[in-house]
Amino acid sequence: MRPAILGIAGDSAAGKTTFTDGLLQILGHGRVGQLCTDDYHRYDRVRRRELDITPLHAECNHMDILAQHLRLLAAGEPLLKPVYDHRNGTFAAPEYLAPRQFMVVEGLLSLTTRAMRNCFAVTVYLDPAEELRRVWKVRRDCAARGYTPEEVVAELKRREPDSAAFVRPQRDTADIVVRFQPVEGSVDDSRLALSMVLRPTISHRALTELVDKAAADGCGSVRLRLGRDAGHPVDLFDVDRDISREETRHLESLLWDRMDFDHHVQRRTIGMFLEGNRRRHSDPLAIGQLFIAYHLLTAAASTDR
Ligand SMILES: Nc1ncnc2c1ncn2[C@@H]1O[C@H](COP(=O)(O)OP(=O)(O)O)[C@@H](O)[C@H]1O
Ligand SMILES: O=C(COP(=O)(O)O)[C@H](O)[C@H](O)COP(=O)(O)O
Repeated sequence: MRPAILGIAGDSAAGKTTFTDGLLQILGHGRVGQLCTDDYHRYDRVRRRELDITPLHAECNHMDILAQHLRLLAAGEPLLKPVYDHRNGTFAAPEYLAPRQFMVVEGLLSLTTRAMRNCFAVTVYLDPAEELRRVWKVRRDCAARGYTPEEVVAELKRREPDSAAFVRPQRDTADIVVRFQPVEGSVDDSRLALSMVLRPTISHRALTELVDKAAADGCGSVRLRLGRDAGHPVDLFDVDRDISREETRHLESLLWDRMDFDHHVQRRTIGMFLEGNRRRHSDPLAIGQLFIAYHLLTAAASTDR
C-alpha cells in the first residue's frame, strides 16, 4: 500500500512537531507514521560548531538520502532511518520505518526540491509571526534541549542568513501556508489569529463551502476571500483572534462532520501545545489541524493507492 504523505516544512520552532501531534490524534496514531528530517543531519552538534555550519544549510544535511527515503516511502517501501537525538546532539542507532496508511514528514527542509515535493499528497509551510517563533524557540530549546536563553538568541542571529536562503523559500511551494499572528506588541499564545494561504495546487472547494456555511450560521470571525500571494491568485482564510468559544466549537464541529466518511477518525482533544512543561490548549491551532487533516484524508480517499 502506498501511503498518503503530508509534507510539513518551517523554521526551527515554527510549530511543526506541535502541529503534527494534533494530526496524529485526529487520524489515529496506529495508522500514521512519522519522519522528522532532523534525523538526516550530516554532522552532530559538536562537529557543526567546529565547521561553523548551521543545520539549516542544505550541505549540513544528507539531502540525497532524504530524497531517496521519501521516494521509498511514497512507493510503499520500508527503510532504515538515521536517528538524531536532540537531547544531546548526537546520532543514535538507525530505526526501521515501515510506511503506514498516512505519513507525516516534517522538518526544516522537507519541501526543498521538486522531486521531494512530488512524494507528498499535501504540502504545508508553517509560518508563524517571527516574533512569536523567537519566543517559542527560546522557550522550547531551554526547556527541552539544554540551551540558555542567551545561547538561543545568539543562535537565531547566526542562523538568519541560512534561514533566508534555505528555509523561507519553501513557503512559495506549499499547497497551504499556515500563519499564527499575535496581537501587535504582545505574544500571548492564547490570543492568536490564524490565517491560511490556500493555493490552487489542491482543491479547496469543500472547505470553501464549509466556511460559507459557518458564515451563514453566524460565525462572523471566520472569513474567506480571494487575494494574491507572491503575485499569484489564492484563497485567503482568516480566523480572528477574538473568535468566541461558541463560534470555534461550531466551526470545529463542521470540520469533524466533514471527516465522518472516515470511520477511524476520532473526535479527540486537539490543539494542545507545550508552554515549557505545561500543556495548554489553542483554538486556532485546533482549527488549523482539522483543516489539514481533512485535506490529507480526502487526498488519500481520492487517489488510487
Ligand atoms: N500553535 C501554537 N500555539 C502556541 N504555541 C506553540 C504553537 N506551536 C508551537 N508552539 C510553541 O513553540 C514550541 C516549539 O514548537 P515545536 O512544535 O517544537 O516546533 P518545531 O517542531 O517546528 O521545531 C512549542 O514547544 C510550543 O511552546
Ligand atoms: O533547528 C533545528 C531543527 O529542529 P526543530 O525544527 O525541531 O527546531 C535544530 O536546532 C537542529 O535539528 C539541531 O538540533 P539541536 O539544536 O538539538 O542540536
